[in-house]
Amino acid sequence: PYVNTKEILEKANKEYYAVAALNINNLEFLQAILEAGIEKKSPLIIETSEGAIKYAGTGDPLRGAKFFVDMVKGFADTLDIPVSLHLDHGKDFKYIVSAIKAGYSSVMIDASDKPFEENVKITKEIVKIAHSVGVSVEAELGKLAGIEDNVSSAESVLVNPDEAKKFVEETQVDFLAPAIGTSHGAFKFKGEAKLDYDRLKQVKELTGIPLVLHGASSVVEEIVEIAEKYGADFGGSKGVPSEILKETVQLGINKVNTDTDLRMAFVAGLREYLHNNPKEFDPRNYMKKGKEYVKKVVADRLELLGSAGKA
Ligand SMILES: O=C(COP(=O)(O)O)NO
Ligand SMILES: [Ca+2]
Ligand code: NA
Ligand SMILES: [Zn+2]
Repeated sequence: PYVNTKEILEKANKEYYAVAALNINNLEFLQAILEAGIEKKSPLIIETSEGAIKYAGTGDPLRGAKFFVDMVKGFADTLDIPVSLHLDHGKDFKYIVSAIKAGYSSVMIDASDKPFEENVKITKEIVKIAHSVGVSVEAELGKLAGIEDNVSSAESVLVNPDEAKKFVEETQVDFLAPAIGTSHGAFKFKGEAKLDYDRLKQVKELTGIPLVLHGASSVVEEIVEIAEKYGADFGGSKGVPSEILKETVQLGINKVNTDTDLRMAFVAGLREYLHNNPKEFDPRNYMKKGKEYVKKVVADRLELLGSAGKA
């Protein structure tokens, strides 16, 4: 069924596992993700960036948001696993309100690039609107180092746990994304991968609410190999190792945002299929391999995060 993200994350918070939040821009990624969730009997959070809504709605926020609600709700209402739809990195009021109006389960208001007091003010406004119609809200504290879709924050500013406690009390936000050293994209670490577990532990103790890890893709070695075999250049790519991801779940992460791993899996399969099938031009065929690899990457992640069997 189509459910509220809060319902999925409250259960995960209580039972100390995490749920994958998987970014989509089209039908094919959704199909692959849902197949993995059905196979693993796992709850799923489907999420779209503002860019995905702009892309699907060819520039009209409400048309794009409705497209994703109709597609995700349409599938979810025929399935036994709980599925929610979340707006990732909401920054533009127009997109956030469109997502709420269209029927998204939850929205992220990302004002993490603003000073603390302003982040509180903006987040309170969104919480008031969203909660008035039963939509849950995610916010972010601290800055990720990578390029966040359309905003690049030069340095990564890690979360201040005392600020996090104050932020949650003042905003009543439902879930929080504390910056602990990850960044978006395929090039997360120059040297050894390292996250600030102490800050994460303190934020959990001080807030007790479901926590979100952004920039959580692992950059799967097998996928990189296949993609590069068929012409991709992913040199220097590095993600969050599985062991570190598992540790963050033990320390209280309950929503794990995953976009890059899905994109790399799809393009690896697409490159492989096209290389091996020069005569093919039916999109229902030439996207098969990409969907297969996305499904595999998602299925493995559901096991890793401990949400398999929790539907
Ligand atoms: O944080 C993410 C995704 O991060 P990745 O680039 O590591 O998949 N979306 O909000
Ligand atoms: Ca941010
Ligand atoms: Na998000
Ligand atoms: Zn993110």
